[in-house]
Amino acid sequence: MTITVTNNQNDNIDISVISFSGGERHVQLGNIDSLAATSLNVTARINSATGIMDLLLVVNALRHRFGTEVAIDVTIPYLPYARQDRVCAAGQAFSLEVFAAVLATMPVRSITTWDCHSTVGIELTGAINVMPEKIIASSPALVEVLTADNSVLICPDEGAKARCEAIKTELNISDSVQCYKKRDPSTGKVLCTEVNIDSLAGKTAIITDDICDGGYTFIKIAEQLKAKGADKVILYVTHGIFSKGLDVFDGLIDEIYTTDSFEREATDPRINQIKFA
Ligand SMILES: O=P(O)(O)OC[C@H]1O[C@@H](O)[C@H](O)[C@@H]1O
Repeated sequence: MTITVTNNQNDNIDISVISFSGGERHVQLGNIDSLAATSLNVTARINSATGIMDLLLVVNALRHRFGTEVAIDVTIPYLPYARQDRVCAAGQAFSLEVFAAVLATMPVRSITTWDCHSTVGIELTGAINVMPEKIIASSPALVEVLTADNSVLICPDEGAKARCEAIKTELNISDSVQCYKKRDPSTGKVLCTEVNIDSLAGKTAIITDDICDGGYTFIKIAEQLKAKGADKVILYVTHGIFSKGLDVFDGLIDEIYTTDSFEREATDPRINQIKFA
């Protein structure tokens, strides 16, 4: 988790966070005596429940220091719980509903997120959603790849259809392939993915989606893209969790583009990072 705060003159406000021995989090703002602000920007990269608490504490500390007149705008690049956007089975929580209620307690002017998993996250949180086509358009290298003559956009599943259509329109892409996930109706488990094209010989296939978690979705598609003769397979995901590492893509995905919505310890040569923050 990282939280950064800048004022309207782009000065950074130092933040230190510690845990007390009972498990409570504690936030201390630094260098505040010399800093004035008419507005404040908070960027919170959150990947844990602790990170959520830290954000709440930082906003509270800013309110106590700067008062209620100062507008606070919060960006949460990857919206936690956006994928838990419904009750999937009896006895489960509606996690996104809970998280949205927590966010609503923050006295802030706006919340912005990037390429939210579904519209439910936007509706429940009231966040401004930066659309994926805008993020892609900010990377000249990725635009060049997507708009090359031999490129074909691969839409990984029906859930990604609207996102892919918007990318096609924004970049004026005509060549695309729609894929379909086939699930076991009794368990919901993905059995295979149907890639509806006979040959991709000589093509660069670019899969675009919002999130890569373990990568199973993209591995299954890339296997078929390679089998259909694609010269190169490229993956663009706004949020790269990569929970199984990158070696799972060896021999299948040649290059990856993703944003800085997640912090990465080391830069892997396979990743082209789009600095969007
Ligand atoms: O297959 P992995 O990478 O685990 O999960 C990523 C998929 O799960 C969905 O939420 C995403 O939209 C994407 O289609």
